[in-house]
Amino acid sequence: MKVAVLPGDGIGPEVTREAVRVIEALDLGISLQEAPVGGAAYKAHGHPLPSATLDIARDSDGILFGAVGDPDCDALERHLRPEQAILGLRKELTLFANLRPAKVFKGLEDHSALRPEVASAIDLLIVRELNGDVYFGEKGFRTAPDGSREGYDIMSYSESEVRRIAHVAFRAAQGRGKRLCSVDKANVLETSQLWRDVVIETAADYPDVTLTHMYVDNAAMQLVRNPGQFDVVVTGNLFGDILSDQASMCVGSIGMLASASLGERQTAHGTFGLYEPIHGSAPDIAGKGFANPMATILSAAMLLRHSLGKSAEADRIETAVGKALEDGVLGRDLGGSAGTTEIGDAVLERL
Ligand SMILES: NC(=O)c1ccc[n+]([C@@H]2O[C@H](COP(=O)([O-])OP(=O)(O)OC[C@H]3O[C@@H](n4cnc5c(N)ncnc54)[C@H](O)[C@@H]3O)[C@@H](O)[C@H]2O)c1
Ligand SMILES: CC(C)[C@H](C(=O)O)[C@@H](O)C(=O)O
Ligand SMILES: [Mg+2]
Repeated sequence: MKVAVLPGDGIGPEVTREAVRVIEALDLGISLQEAPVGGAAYKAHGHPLPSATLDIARDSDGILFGAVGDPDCDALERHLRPEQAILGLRKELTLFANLRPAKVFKGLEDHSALRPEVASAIDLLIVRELNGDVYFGEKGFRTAPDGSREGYDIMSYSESEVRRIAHVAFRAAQGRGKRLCSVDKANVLETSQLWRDVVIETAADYPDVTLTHMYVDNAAMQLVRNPGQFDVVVTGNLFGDILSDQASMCVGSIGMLASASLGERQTAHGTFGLYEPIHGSAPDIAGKGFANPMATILSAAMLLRHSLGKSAEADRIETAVGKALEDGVLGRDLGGSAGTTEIGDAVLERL
């Protein structure tokens, strides 16, 4: 079993280190190969996703990814910016289905931005489409007829892109509470009207799943009002990006939410995929030693479950994280004082 480890920038290497310690402690004979990505790769090799890194990623059974993003690189031409590395990996490897689970661990209810009785009901899964939408449409700058500058990004979804993510979401709902909420903006956008039509067509294959639809502005409000109403949420790339950061604060912190990005390719061990916390490189706290590594450790658990066929070990990691939280091992993001390594140690002790 081969895992590519791409730590990236800012707190990426700090949180990835802890997840790697957890994987190594399980002693599963996994071979880990590290490669540069993001701003670190640009500075060392002149490109945020060097072809050698892409080859290592492609050749693995699964990828553990930290985060990319570096304020020093914000003025570079877009194709050289660190963020292009994660976008490139998702697109090049056809990782179109991003699973972002949000669940309140026992003991975290009092640390949510919501009231404990509202927060304690959260157990939802956001299925975010990852290969299309306004992210990958034609974009650029142009001059308007009056001579002023204009920026544009084309939003679109093809029928097949919507259908394949809808199938993933319906199947995920079948394995959970059998409720699927599709989030769009069909009252304004044609892209969303097609999304809604295709999701409704796909529903015919899943009569056991209850499908509802919600506009994204209402969904943002409902996530705060009553997040317990959601089981599986399926949505496009941009809406899913925004709603998942919001869901993280409902749970307690962005340092808690893990993710899996999957496609259709099967390896000898499971479904090939990329695993990363939903947060970024957090330049404001990088190098200070108090980034919360739990989201990355939980991403490693998802890697073991989906890509390496090691469900029992994935459960062990998730249980250990839960125990650490119950024992009050909280990072600063959750109002505690535990540092990055201390949190890693606490999870290892409870493994
Ligand atoms: N997949 C990715 O690699 C990814 C995701 C999001 C943002 N980014 C990039 O990261 C950079 C910073 O973006 P941003 O500030 O908007 O988002 P961010 O997620 O990096 O940080 C947002 C806030 O959350 C805090 N935070 C994030 N992760 C944390 C953790 N594990 N523990 C404690 N606190 C944490 C940060 O300190 C910051 O205050 C940008 O360059 C952005 O493009 C990358
Ligand atoms: C860094 C950026 C390209 C990325 C996204 O928008 O998908 C990030 O916000 C995420 O959530 O993984
Ligand atoms: Mg995001």
